[in-house]
Amino acid sequence: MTNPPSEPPPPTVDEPIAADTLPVRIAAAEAMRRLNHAMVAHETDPELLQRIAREANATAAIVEAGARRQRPIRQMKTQLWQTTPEEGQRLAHFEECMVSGRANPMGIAMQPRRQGDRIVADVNFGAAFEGAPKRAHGGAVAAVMDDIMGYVLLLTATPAFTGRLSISYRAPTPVQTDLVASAWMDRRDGRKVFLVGDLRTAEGDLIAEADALFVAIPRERLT
Ligand SMILES: CCCCCCCCCCCC(=O)SCCNC(=O)CCNC(=O)[C@H](O)C(C)(C)COP(=O)(O)OP(=O)(O)OC[C@H]1O[C@@H](n2cnc3c(N)ncnc32)[C@H](O)[C@@H]1OP(=O)(O)O
Repeated sequence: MTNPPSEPPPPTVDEPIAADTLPVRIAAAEAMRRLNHAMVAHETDPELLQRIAREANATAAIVEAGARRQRPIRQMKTQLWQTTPEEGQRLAHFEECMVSGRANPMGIAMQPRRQGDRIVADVNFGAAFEGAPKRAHGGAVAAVMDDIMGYVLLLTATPAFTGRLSISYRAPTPVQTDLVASAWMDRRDGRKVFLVGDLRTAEGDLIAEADALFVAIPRERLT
């Protein structure tokens, strides 16, 4: 008796989201983020919650039957570091990023752009990101600062991993409020890249400060 032929591995797609698919992926992710925050922030009939569970599970089963997608690492190793972002350009290291990806259905969806030597991002923590009462979760704030610092690396085409990240929480981070995060390079010492940043209200009041050490890596280490 011979073994049955093994199943071929599912096809994987190692590419950024195709341009013609991106708008619909973003629209679907936006709708799901809206629903997530709405469920946390509003009373909901049990019947409606049951319907949400039923329909979400049925939809998930259809999506899970599709070809597997893989992070677009090939693109991260190449194109991401080839061009310096232009002034004001909306940036995305990959659209599924949990902090700044527009196509991540459970992300923060921060919107970073270049402003001179800095990266500046509009951030609004939805209701589902609440930690202490009426305050965004401190870990969510740290994620925003980590991610925005990652964009500063694009300005010098320096792939690097976070080695150390320190946050000083100076004031409560309000949820459902427009905020502004910024980050820039402080100095560099060989592979060690020291970055700083802050999170402020739209009026400019300080909420949190961040400083970090990123350690530069060769692109081949992005796997
Ligand atoms: C690319 C994004 C794509 C694009 C995608 C962007 C995503 C968003 C951006 C967020 C970025 C992340 O969250 S990155 C994910 C979170 N971070 C990680 O997973 C990193 C895990 N840690 C590691 O992989 C490693 O420990 C590294 C890469 C940090 C360092 O390892 P290494 O390459 O072997 O380097 P090593 O020789 O140890 O260290 C080099 C120098 O840095 C110092 N150093 C190393 N680590 C530390 C540390 N934690 N605290 C202090 N100093 C440190 C050493 O003392 C040494 O100094 P000296 O002796 O030379 O003086």
